[in-house]
Amino acid sequence: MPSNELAFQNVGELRPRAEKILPKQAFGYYVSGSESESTLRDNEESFKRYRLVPRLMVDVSKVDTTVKLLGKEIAFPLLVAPMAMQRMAHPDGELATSRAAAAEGIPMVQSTMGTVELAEVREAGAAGPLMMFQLYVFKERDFVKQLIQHAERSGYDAIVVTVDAPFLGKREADERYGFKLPEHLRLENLTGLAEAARMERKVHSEEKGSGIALHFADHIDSSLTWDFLPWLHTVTSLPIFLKGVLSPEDAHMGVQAGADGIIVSNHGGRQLDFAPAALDALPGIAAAVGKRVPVLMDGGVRRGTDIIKALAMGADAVLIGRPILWGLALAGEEGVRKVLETIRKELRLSMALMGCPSIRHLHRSMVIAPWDQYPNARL
Ligand SMILES: Cc1cc2nc3c(=O)[nH]c(=O)nc-3n(C[C@H](O)[C@H](O)[C@H](O)COP(=O)(O)O)c2cc1C
Ligand SMILES: CCCCCCC(=O)C(=O)O
Repeated sequence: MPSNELAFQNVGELRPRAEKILPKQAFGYYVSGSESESTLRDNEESFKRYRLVPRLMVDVSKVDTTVKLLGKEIAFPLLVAPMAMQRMAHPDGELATSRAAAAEGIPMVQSTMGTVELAEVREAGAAGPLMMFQLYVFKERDFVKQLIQHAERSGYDAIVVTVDAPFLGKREADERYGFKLPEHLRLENLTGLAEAARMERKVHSEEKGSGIALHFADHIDSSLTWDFLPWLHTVTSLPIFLKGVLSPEDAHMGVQAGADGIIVSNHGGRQLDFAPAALDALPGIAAAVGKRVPVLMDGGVRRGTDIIKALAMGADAVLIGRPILWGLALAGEEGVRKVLETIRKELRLSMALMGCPSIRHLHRSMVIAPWDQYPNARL
């Protein structure tokens, strides 16, 4: 019999339950978007604008949800998105998330701003198919180089460079509650370096407003241009994904500059308010990339049908963010596992109802966008 924390029908039920148990600073940081939160809302709403057209009389007695990413088989086309400071949600933090992702056979992307050291997170997920390290680029290039090489030596399979955050978006909940990292927690990947003490002071500081926005403004390199990618390839042999792409032009330029993968994302509505929903930006970007490298997307994925829509519209896989934190807050590793299992089961059933025995059967013609005509209108 599942405990109460694990008794839920869909992941949309979890947010209000997490709100009841998390301190308001932590919940506010996790849940919020930037400014008017228009993009945040649009991410989830965008999925509701598209309709699915099933195909019939196909043998779906067996449904295979697996896909390959970077040559590795993953149980279904979902990755855990990089999310900072997970030990505010649960004492096991990133370790629990890593174990859960591995147990469910999907990749996790570990944030630079983790509250568990990156090698420990990799180790906890050793049984999983693959893990990626998300990179924030600090002004101190030697530090960046050390971080990447440490991630590579620790067994990460790819680097995900976040390119949509030269500064942190204006998150009003963090300003309102004066967000600080709780005293007992550390940004564990940043300790042991000369700069770390100064950064730690900022995220724990008594200054008014959001400590993390101050930290960003001081330390993140806001001068990055496309020549960063060739430099990155000189310090690592790992594939490099670019996260935060929203225009076909940038996707094309990124691939030209050496990106091995593109992640269509508006950072969960936390950066530029009024940026488009990632799902709406996806088809144009997939067309511009033209299968040269994998295209992933995130923002608002909450259901198995959301994965179907994104894949039919050009994604190779999708990432999920906040529901992981709600599952983590409610029941640690088991909570994250239940979130992933719930979505995998929804995906499997919806694929069967769509007449798709495997992921490669999903096709653009099975999704109707608001501007498309219904299929019979073409007859
Ligand atoms: C609490 C929180 C922390 C995040 N931290 C990072 C981070 O450290 N690096 C990063 O690239 N993206 C970060 N993101 C963005 C996520 O990787 C992802 O793009 C977004 O959450 C996906 O949207 P969703 O939450 O609607 O699924 C964070 C998002 C949240 C909600
Ligand atoms: C000093 C810690 C900053 C963490 C920022 C993480 C992030 O990307 C987010 O959206 O929040």
